Amino acid sequence: MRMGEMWSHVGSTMGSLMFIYALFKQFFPYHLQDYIEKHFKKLVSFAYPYVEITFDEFTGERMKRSEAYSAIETYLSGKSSASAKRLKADVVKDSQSVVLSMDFNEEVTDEFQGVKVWWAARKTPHKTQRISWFPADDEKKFYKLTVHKSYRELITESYVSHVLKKGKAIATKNRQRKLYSNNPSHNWYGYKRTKWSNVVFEHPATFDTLAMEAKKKEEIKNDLIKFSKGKDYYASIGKAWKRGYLLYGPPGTGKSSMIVAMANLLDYDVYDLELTAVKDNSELRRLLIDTSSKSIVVIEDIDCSLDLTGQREKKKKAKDKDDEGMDPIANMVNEEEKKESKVTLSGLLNCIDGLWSACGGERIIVFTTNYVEKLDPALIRRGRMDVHIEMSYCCFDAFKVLAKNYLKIESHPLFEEIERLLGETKMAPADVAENLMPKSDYEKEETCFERLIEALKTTKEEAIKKADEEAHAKEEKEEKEKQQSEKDENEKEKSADDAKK
Ligand SMILES: Nc1ncnc2c1ncn2[C@@H]1O[C@H](COP(=O)(O)OP(=O)(O)OP(=O)(O)O)[C@@H](O)[C@H]1O
Ligand SMILES: [Mg+2]
Repeated sequence: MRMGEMWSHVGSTMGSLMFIYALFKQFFPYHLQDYIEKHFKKLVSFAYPYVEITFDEFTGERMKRSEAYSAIETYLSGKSSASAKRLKADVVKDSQSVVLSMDFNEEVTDEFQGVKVWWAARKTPHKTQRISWFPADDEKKFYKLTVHKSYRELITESYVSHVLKKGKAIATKNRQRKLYSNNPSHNWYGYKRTKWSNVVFEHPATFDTLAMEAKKKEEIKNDLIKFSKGKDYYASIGKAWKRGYLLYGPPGTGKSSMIVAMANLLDYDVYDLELTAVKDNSELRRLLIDTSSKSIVVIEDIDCSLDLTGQREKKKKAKDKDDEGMDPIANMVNEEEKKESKVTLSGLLNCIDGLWSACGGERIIVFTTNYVEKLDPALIRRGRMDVHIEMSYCCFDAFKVLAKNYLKIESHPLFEEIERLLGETKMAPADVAENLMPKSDYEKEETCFERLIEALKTTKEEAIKKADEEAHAKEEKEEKEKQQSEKDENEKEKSADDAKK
């Protein structure tokens, strides 16, 4: 029998003795009860000179999974694979590596500054009998740490924080990053403690593959890295450790790709927040609180999400009018629909500034939009959206990145013409990339460049044609307005003359 197991048995025997003592306490003479209890406890603590600390899996009123439990689990996985006999296996990171952790009722020993400690994984049997795929609600899992009472201070003050820190560091290295979504259609399994559903986040876009002006790209990268290392700095200036980015620009200019590149650079999770699927402001708050640190919360096409709220209001008013005279059952259903409140701009702002700031650190929030001018200035003021990044049409710098990515080519005689054409016309990187992509295994890079040149020329011609048409339409409109005002003037004069007569 191992040391930990032995002491664990001794511990439980002592526990039973205390229980028996409590039962028989009433039979002792009243004036002796305190005296006996004091000495009995002394005896127990002399016979069992150890302290036990437990770490439950779920804590708090909201029964959140305890970060300490997860960190201990990860920390012990390294220790236990060498000594525990029964291990649980879990596959992480692209199914390439297996992480082993100790199974329940197993024990491992650890040493810290020459002091020996014992860890045991335990689970309480659940009281209710039921058949389910999911863990029973009353099943309690916990880790128990046992250490000699003379090292109590060292363990509570230094060892536990050492374990948590190490565990978190290992978890960050091993973890499979996730893409979370609040879209109800993705919540395919009913049992949930949170409204987010997740899938594994694997996307190859990085800052290296992102086509944009080299200087701007470097600035953004540096800003992100500075943020991720800025824990102490943010604490010293009294600001919540979060940063807002607004990405704006026409479709296909790489806004979504930039978010992926950010997540890949910092090794963060991504929370794709679909505002139109959020019922109301309090649900939005709950969702944001449920995000973990080291994450990017993304609200794509923010202008549409907020517009939609406006649209809904208008629709609702129209509906209210139509409802008059409807049958009672249809009216009841309708009343239910009307009760649904929606996310409002002020609710969103409150979440970003208020509670959002308070719930932990190391979070980035990104808004994207195609129409920055449509956004309410309150939403994008500095402090909320700290960095505004314009994703623009493809420039020559961006083209060179795409040529290198798609064709592995850094220079070519056709580059000069492409540079000139890119300067004269507007084409999104997505379209440039599509033209550069070889259509078969045998297609030469020259053909791809020629296709791009053709596409650029066509776009340029179309743009000129469109501009001509617009100018023509404007002239026609002005001419019509002029004719109309002349006609009005003549008619006025005529009626004045008639009146004189
Ligand atoms: N700057 C870029 N660098 C590299 N690839 C790009 C870039 N912009 C677009 N692409 C390519 O075009 C595709 C579409 O780009 P992306 O989804 O990032 O555009 P977007 O700006 O988010 O567009 P939208 O406004 O329509 O959401 C990407 O999958 C990517 O392959
Ligand atoms: Mg996008």
